[in-house]
Amino acid sequence: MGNKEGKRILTIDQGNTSVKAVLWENGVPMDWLRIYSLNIEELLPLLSAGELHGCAYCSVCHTDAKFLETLRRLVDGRLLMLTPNVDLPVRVEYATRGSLGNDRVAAALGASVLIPGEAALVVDAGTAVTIDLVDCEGNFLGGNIAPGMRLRFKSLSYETSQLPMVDENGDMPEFGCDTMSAIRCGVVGGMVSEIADAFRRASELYGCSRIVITGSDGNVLAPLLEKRGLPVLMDPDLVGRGLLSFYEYNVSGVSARRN
Ligand SMILES: Nc1ncnc2c1ncn2[C@@H]1O[C@H](COP(=O)(O)OP(=O)(O)O)[C@@H](O)[C@H]1O
Ligand SMILES: CC(C)(COP(=O)(O)O)[C@@H](O)C(=O)NCCC(=O)O
Ligand SMILES: [K+]
Repeated sequence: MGNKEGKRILTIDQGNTSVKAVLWENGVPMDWLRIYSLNIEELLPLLSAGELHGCAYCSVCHTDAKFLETLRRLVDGRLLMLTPNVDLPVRVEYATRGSLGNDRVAAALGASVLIPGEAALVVDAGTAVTIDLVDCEGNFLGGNIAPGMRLRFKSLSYETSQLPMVDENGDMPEFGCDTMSAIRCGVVGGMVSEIADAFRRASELYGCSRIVITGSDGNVLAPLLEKRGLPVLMDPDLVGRGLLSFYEYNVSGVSARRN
């Protein structure tokens, strides 16, 4: 099946909180699901949309071998897993490639597809927030890991006697005026400042020209970063986009490789 004839590829990104599955057709996201456990039944809406060319998968948690075997059969063996040993079209500069989250690699690849030729600061605001450097050739240069938004709210409430569990929904003044807004602004405003400062340094040191942001909390952070005048590109499917590019690279390449 050629790309122009409607080639459908499923990408699955298994994070610590949720699984993001995207159905791509000719490089365009046609449908998606966010689910909290990975099984074939939950994926049926995407699996039953028509014949799949294949699937690309990455995970930062335990992987269910039985699930993967079933999925592999469904796509006639064309299941590619992004692991530390695969071929990539970019370099990964990290001293411990074996322990690097493959979602970070996929997000970096996604950014290099989204804004080719531009160095970027790639932010994935999920359970943890990762802030990574990608150079203008798409190479992964490293980055930082910090607690994600919910983790911050949770830790304040769990580790203190007086602080309630708060979330991002509500007033967001520059400085808090009651307990709820003080926590909300401390957590969310703190994350915005963290990313803004990392971007300032990444621009000075690595010529990064854009913040590419993804993850479930990306939609909260992106407008606030924009409000500070920063060049932000929000892509909820960034990791999937990277997985798709990894799939195309390996399957269309001369030395197609399966895992
Ligand atoms: N039902 C939910 N349970 C947990 N977190 C949620 C939920 N809905 C939204 N979130 C937000 O999603 C974030 C986790 O993002 P997600 O993209 O699912 O992470 P991961 O990629 O680590 O699985 C949390 O910080 C939280 O703010
Ligand atoms: C940093 C992460 C926990 C982020 O995962 P997520 O929040 O998306 O579930 C994950 O990329 C991971 O487990 N990384 C391993 C350590 C590393 O990247 O160096
Ligand atoms: K993340």
